Amino acid sequence: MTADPTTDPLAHVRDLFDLDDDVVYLDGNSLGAPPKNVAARVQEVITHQWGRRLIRGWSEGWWEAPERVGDRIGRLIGAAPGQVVVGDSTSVNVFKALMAAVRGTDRAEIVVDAGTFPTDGYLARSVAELTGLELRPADPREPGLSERTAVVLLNHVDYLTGRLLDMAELTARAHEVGAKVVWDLCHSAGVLPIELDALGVDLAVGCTYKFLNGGPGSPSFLYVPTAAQPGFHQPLTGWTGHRAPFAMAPDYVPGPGVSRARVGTPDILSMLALDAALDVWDRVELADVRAKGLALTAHFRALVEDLPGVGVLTPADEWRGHQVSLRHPDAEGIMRRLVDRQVIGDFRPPDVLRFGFAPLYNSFRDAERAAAALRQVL
Ligand SMILES: Cc1ncc(COP(=O)(O)O)c(C=O)c1O
Ligand SMILES: Nc1c(O)cccc1C(=O)C[C@H](N)C(=O)O
Repeated sequence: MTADPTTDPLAHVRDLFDLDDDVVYLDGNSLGAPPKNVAARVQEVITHQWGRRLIRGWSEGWWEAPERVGDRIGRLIGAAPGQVVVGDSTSVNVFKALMAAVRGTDRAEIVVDAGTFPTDGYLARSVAELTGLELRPADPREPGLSERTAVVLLNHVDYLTGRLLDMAELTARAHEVGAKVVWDLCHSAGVLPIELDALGVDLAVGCTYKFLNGGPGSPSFLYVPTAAQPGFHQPLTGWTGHRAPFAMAPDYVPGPGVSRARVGTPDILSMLALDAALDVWDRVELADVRAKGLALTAHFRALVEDLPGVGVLTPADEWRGHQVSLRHPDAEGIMRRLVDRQVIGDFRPPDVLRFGFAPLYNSFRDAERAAAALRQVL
């Protein structure tokens, strides 16, 4: 795909989003923009489902929403039905996944990407402390896995640089030494082609408030493949993961299938806002989304890479997600001035400017307006 908007097969999709035309929003990798249908759906859920049906709502679709919405996300990440459940935060799901992955292991170490988004690193450390395993931060491309490794936690796309890891190769490398792999898909779900089933991935987690546009704090998802489900024993044995939650039995027996990854009462308002947001994906091809993400980021990069004092952190080749990260000693001040000019990206310490490109609603014109503003500010 070129930067010519007339050849952009997704140009019309922007109309499905509630965005101000004078704002260039390049932070959808942190908080996605609202699809227009979400407000009406949430209103309907409050007024008609909650308001009129009251407690009956639970038996009229709410209870099964975590698995039903999970299946919709499964279609975007190469997971057949019955393997994805939505609920809790990504942080909580990282904890559940890692604890389940190391349970009963006779291996010695957990490996984590040394530059990971902090919550993943903090939780990997907690799991190591709770289980007595060692935590070894490593270069994710050369993690040095061995027969000592119980599990490796990797980010598909790095939050800071936008670097994309080779999921096929790294999953195969973990499996060669008998280690498990947990993938964090926060920065790739919904915008990159992902084939969890085909690659035999052990477990995966991800956010829904970024490129999936579920709204602030929308619940996370957790993938547990069918074959691994009977052996998946997660530590947070809440009643909604029980085989018979309404039996109110004194002892915990995990539910069948992926439901055993549930913990407590699902957040229905957020869950159904996410459900509505996912409708957009029924109208687009993931291959077009990926192609546009690459084209948008290439276009922006070409416009800014020679600006004075700027270094580009994001890989120039196709091993990148849908953001361009720039390094500049005054990154924080520059981003503040860009936001004053209605160009919204974000700053990450110590010196990184991040510009996220959401192919569903960002245009090539957005890239040009952002680059022009950056040139002015510099
Ligand atoms: C890679 C990654 N993992 C996890 C999270 C966050 O997890 P939580 O939704 O629990 O705040 C983020 C962003 O906040 C992230 O970028
Ligand atoms: N989860 C966030 C939040 O609750 C507030 C502000 C930002 C975030 C983010 O998602 C940060 C994001 N994961 C990042 O890549 O930096």
